[in-house]
Amino acid sequence: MNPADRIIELTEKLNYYNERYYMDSVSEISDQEFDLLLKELESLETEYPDLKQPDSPTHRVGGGITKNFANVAHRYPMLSLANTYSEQELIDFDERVRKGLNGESYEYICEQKFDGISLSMTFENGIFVRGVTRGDGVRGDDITTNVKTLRSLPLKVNPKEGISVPPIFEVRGEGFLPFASFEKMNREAEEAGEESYANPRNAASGTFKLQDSKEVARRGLDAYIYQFLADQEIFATHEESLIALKKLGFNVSQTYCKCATIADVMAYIKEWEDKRYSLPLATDGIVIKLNSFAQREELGYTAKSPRWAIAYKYKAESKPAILRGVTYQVGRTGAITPVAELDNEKLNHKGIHLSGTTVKRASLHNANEIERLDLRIGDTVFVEKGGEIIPKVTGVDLTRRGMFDTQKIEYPTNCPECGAELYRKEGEANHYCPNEKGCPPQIRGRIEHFIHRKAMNIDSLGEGKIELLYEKGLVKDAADLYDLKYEQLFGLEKVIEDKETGKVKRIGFKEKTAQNIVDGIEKSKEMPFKQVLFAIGIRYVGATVAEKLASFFKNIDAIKNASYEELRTAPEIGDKIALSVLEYFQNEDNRQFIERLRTAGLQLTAQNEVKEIEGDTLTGKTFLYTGTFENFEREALELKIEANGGKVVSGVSGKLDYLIVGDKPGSSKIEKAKKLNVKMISETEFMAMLAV
Ligand SMILES: NC(=O)c1ccc[n+]([C@@H]2O[C@H](COP(=O)([O-])OP(=O)(O)OC[C@H]3O[C@@H](n4cnc5c(N)ncnc54)[C@H](O)[C@@H]3O)[C@@H](O)[C@H]2O)c1
Ligand SMILES: [Zn+2]
Repeated sequence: MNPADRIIELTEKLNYYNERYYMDSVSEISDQEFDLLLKELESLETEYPDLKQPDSPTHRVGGGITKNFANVAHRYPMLSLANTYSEQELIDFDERVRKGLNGESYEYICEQKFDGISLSMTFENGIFVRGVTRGDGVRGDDITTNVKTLRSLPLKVNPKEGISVPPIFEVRGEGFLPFASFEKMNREAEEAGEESYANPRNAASGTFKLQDSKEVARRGLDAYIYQFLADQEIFATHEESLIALKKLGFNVSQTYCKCATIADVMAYIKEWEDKRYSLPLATDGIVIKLNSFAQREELGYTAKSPRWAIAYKYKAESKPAILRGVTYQVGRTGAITPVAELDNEKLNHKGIHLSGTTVKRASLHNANEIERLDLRIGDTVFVEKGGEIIPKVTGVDLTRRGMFDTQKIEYPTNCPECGAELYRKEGEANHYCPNEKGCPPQIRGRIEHFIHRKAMNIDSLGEGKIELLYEKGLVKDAADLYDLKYEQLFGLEKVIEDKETGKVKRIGFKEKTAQNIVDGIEKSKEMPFKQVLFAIGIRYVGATVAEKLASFFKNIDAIKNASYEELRTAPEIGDKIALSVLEYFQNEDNRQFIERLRTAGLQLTAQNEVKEIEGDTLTGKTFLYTGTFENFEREALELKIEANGGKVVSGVSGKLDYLIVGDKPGSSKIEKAKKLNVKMISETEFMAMLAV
């Protein structure tokens, strides 16, 4: 792949993972993999500065603000930290500090890198007034009521032992969910048939952003404070400020350590490599900060992080385990995922201990991966867990093959859930079960997708509840949800026996649960068309594509009746998506499904959302743009065109009226426009058209 394409690909991918991580509290890849991709993008951008995308994640703090809370500007920007997994880069960091300080002596404070979310807490006249998330670094979500539930946070600070507190000050720290609370919360979620979080960080992030602060209080969040900020200079060093914060009643972790040299820093890192698992919360590294505030000022900041600090992240921990067997999971699309069943050498079903948690299973992705690893049942394998995410099998310890009986893995030819014969699509690594209409996990998976936050957002339902409804024969597809009655739900019960421990668990719908489900389903009828379109689960129509289709075609019938060519005229709709949409609506069952949703009262027409009409100077004209613009982000440019009556199309064709050419335009679009005699205009010319 050429550098230009790779840069675009990396930018898109990283922005996507950032959104999932910060907005949805979900890690789709491990932190280490994320950091590796980010490093790759950074070095490509250094080599080819012209190719850098305007929305590049390399120079921005990764978060964002939600629509669920008021957002407020930070008094002092909230930055990220530079990070590294390598000792050499720590030595390089120390070199830069030494050079930057021109021979002055200096020292570091090392702290644990707590794995939660950053919080800013403002006090006025000693009273806690505001708690805000980091957001995009400039503005964050005002989550004051949720932050108030932290029991260790003093809501009123009294001056103590000669520490004068200024009238306005801010403390910063990491909000987190201790392991114990995390496990309790996931246990409860499981019992209630709700989805559990993959790791404590994601759980903390999701919890701090709940609307219901009673529920927040119940979950047992906590925070460690590690920074004091005010307009006045009160402390000379970080150490002094930590001591004072503690005296003032803040929860300051006592695991920090002052280090005179980078060798001492290394020793601290080594010391905590294993010891950190004995802490009551998840950590993912060590933060190294210059101690003197005056020296910090000398070194300053980049756009994204201070130059006086760095985070050292521990590499994913790897350990051996025995492969007991392989099971096969069937997903919503019918894709089969082989899963390694792992255990310790005693094969006592207790699994292995890895990064502070018990591991019994790991994804093997697909048949090719099993072949690539040359896996056999009974093998000793290496298991790795990065950023507390789903573990993976990285290799086989061939020196130990034969210590246990090993057995070849026979990849199944039939679906483990419904028995249908599996097939493989050309060019795809996965096997699929073709039995869309009759294979239980596929049916349940589609309903789970339907209720997703970005789809119909029915959060009173979850995996376990759907399973129960399906097993009782109450729902066979998502449209059935709209026929559910309170009387059918109340008292439903299911007994689950844990195969390993023999323990029996009961999932049951009491009054409140049943009512919440009915209310949640009713409320979902208000969800906008774009979300309904995403919810119905057409292949390749993700949330963004659904939004594009909805705003272009305006209603479901227009999409249903659109030809391949018409679909392709919608912005950013390519061949694969167009074919998939066509195929979906050719299927009579799907058409009936849509009719049932219509009868239930779902929104199948786009309301004229935020798009305001500014004028009609562009009416009847089609536009396409290429490159970057001074006055508009892509999205804003599209809105501007549409707000003035114009239409944005997806590709250069003879029918295109104007190609707006920005900075660093794509050469293929320009070539094609020249060939077809399409008028090319600059940003200024475009603005002039609006002014007419
Ligand atoms: N897995 C994914 O999909 C995914 C997606 C986006 C980001 N990430 C991860 O998140 C990282 C970026 O997140 P980030 O910008 O929050 O950076 P970061 O988490 O690497 O470091 C900065 C943060 O560390 C926290 N922190 C914890 N202990 C601290 C201490 N003692 N002192 C100071 N700060 C402390 C603060 O909240 C601070 O904002 C990426 O490098 C990646 O590892 C992962
Ligand atoms: Zn099946």
